[in-house]
This record gives sequence, C-alpha cells and structure tokens, in this order.
Amino acid sequence: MFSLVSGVYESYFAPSQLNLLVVGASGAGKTALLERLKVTQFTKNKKASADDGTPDDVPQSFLPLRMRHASAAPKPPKQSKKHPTPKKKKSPSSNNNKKRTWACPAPSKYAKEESSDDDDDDDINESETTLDAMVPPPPEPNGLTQESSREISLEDVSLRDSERQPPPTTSSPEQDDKEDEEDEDMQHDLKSKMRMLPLHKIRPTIGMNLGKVEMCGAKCHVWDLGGKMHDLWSRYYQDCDAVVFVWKIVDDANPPMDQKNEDDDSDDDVPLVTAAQQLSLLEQVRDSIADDIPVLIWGHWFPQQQQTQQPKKDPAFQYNRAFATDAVLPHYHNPLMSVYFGSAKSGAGVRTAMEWLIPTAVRQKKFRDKSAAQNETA
Ligand SMILES: Nc1nc2c(ncn2[C@@H]2O[C@H](COP(=O)(O)OP(=O)(O)OP(=O)(O)O)[C@@H](O)[C@H]2O)c(=O)[nH]1
Ligand SMILES: [Mg+2]
Repeated sequence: MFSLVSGVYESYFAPSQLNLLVVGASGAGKTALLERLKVTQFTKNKKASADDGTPDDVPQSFLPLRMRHASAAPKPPKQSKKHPTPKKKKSPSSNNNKKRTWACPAPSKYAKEESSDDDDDDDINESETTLDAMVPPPPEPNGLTQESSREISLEDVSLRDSERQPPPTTSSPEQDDKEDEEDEDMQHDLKSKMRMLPLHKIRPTIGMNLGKVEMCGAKCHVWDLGGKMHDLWSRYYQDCDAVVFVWKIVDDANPPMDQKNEDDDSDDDVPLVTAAQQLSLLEQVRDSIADDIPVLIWGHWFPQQQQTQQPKKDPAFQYNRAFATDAVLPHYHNPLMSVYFGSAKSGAGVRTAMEWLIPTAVRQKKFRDKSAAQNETA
C-alpha cells in the first residue's frame, strides 16, 4: 500500500529532478552562467509538471533516434533523494557567505544507496552551491567500478581553484566593486534581494562546480565542467538529462585584445577561444550525447569583446560574421536542440533559454523512464 501511494506521489506530485550538464570551451562563461542561474527568478507558471507533455503527447519528431537507456538497466522513475553529499566544509578562500562543499554527484542509479541522514538536504536551497568541488566522475558505462574510475578521475588533479593566487589584474578591487555596483542597474530577472557573485571573483574551473538550482519546478543538479578537462566530460554524458553548451561569441578574424594566446602558460587569464575550436567541441559533444537529450546552445555575448583590435566598421556585419546559426545547428531539424543568446553578466536571455530547456528535459526524462519500464516488462 505504501509503495502504491509513494508511486502515485512520485509520478504526479514530486518535483522532477534533473542532471544538467554545462560544457563549453575554457573561458566561455560556464561558471558565470551557473552563478546567474542561482539568482534568476523564473516564471512561476512555467513549472515543469508531470502533465507537461506526457510521452504519449510527444510528436513523432520528438521521438529519440538513439534510446540511451533502452539497453541499460532501467532507472527508477524518480530520484526520491538527491545525490549523496559528504559533509560540507567552507572553502578557505570563500569571501562570501555561500556554502562551499566537497560533493559527489553520483549518478542516479546510486541514489538509493544514500543514507537517510542526507534528508536534511532534500530541500534544495537555490542559493546553495558547491563551488570548486573536485569530484569523482560517474562510472564508465563499460562496467568500470567507481574505484577504478577514480584512478583517472578529477580527484587526481592537485590544483584547486581556491588554492590559487588571484591573477594579476589591471584593475583594483575597488574598481571591480565599483563596476559591479554599476552593473546592478542592468540586471534581468533578478530574484528580489539577491545579487550575483561578482564576475571578477569567478576563477577558472579545475574539475567541476556543482550547483543545485530549482528552475521551472524542477530540482536541477547543475554540473559545470571545467573547459580544460574536456577529455573527461564523457564520464558525465550517460547520466545527464539536458546539456547546455556555452558558446562564447567570438570573431575569429578579429579577436578581442584582452584574450591571451593558448601558448601562454598562465591559467588565470581568459584563454583565447575561437569559433572553430568551439565548433569542434560542440561536434564532439553532439556525437556523444544521445539524440533524445535536449541540448541548449547558449550564445554568450561578452560586452568587452567590442574592444577588438581593429576598429569595426559595421557592428551588425561583425556580429553576423562572428556567429551564424548555420554553423552551430545541424542542417536537419531537431526540436531538441536550440540556440539562445544572452549574457550571464546582465542575465539577459537566461530565463527564456532555461524555460525552454527545463520543461523539454522533464518531458524527455519521463519518456525515457516510461520506455525503460516498458522494456523491463516486455
Ligand atoms: N563581461 C563579461 N565577462 C564575463 C561574462 N561571463 C563570464 N565572464 C568572464 O569571463 C571569464 C571566464 O568566465 P568563466 O565563467 O570562468 O568561464 P568558464 O567557461 O567557466 O571557464 P573554465 O572554468 O575555465 O572552463 C571570467 O573572468 C568572467 O569574469 C559575461 O557575461 N560578461
Ligand atoms: Mg568555470
């Protein structure tokens, strides 16, 4: 009887849980986007509910081309609890009030194994985030155990963002703070009494940042992976429900002055990233992610890129040359892939983009769960 009641609750009333993977070239603005998500006010009636498009309602064009979970062991229809999280500790470098913890974003198949003393974490605090977490990636789909995965996991990386020295900057902290205050005026969809972490405090990610954000009624575990670790991204593909590919809008023929060359040894400057490199990365991700996983390409516009080496004659011309939709979207129509533009700094476009992605991901997840259950009974 209890299982029946809990099953009904899980199916119809419990909030959805999603694993959201954020990837993109180093310096593209993934962590900045994560920070923006935490302070963004989403539309109340955009809640992704169980009724938000049942699998039966999915048009033929939404049906997956490759069923990711069809051959794998079916997942439970819902994650009743969130991933196990070791005890939290404050990062020594933390200069704000956010909690910084070490965390393990274990794949959903291990969710059952977590202990009951994690219950106090079940309610996701939207402002709670695990920054700079060095975490073991999910196990390989080829049967590697977690232990063996750890041998080559991100834990092996000895550097932590928090242990680094701040980069040499041309502006003083006072100037940065003043700029941040000025930016307050142009914020979009900001939660009341909330303020985004200042951009100059965001360090390059070594490993992964785990953010827990509630968006459109879904509890999302946001995995923000370091761009320099793209060889390890594939470990997360199997267990994600949606992907955000952060595309920094650049003009290869006219790079901004404040970018550095790849050969520069310093990790702290924003690396030079070209459209060609990003396209190559995007192709790798797209080839590896199952077709039934929604992919949001987030075209990230950095205002300072207007300071290019050559004076621009026509901004519209330059913008069009920098980013053409044809370059990033496949030529076939895939309704599970979309491009949105905006800025993490101001929040412009963030709400709209996520209000497409999250309900789509919830619906796709329900479809996969139902298909997996059908395969099990067949
Ligand atoms: N002006 C401006 N700067 C931004 C914006 N987003 C990020 N930045 C800056 O760009 C730099 C890189 O941003 P990150 O969010 O750390 O980039 P990332 O993709 O997480 O990079 P990795 O962690 O190295 O993979 C930071 O110094 C930010 O301050 C933006 O919207 N506008
Ligand atoms: Mg980062």
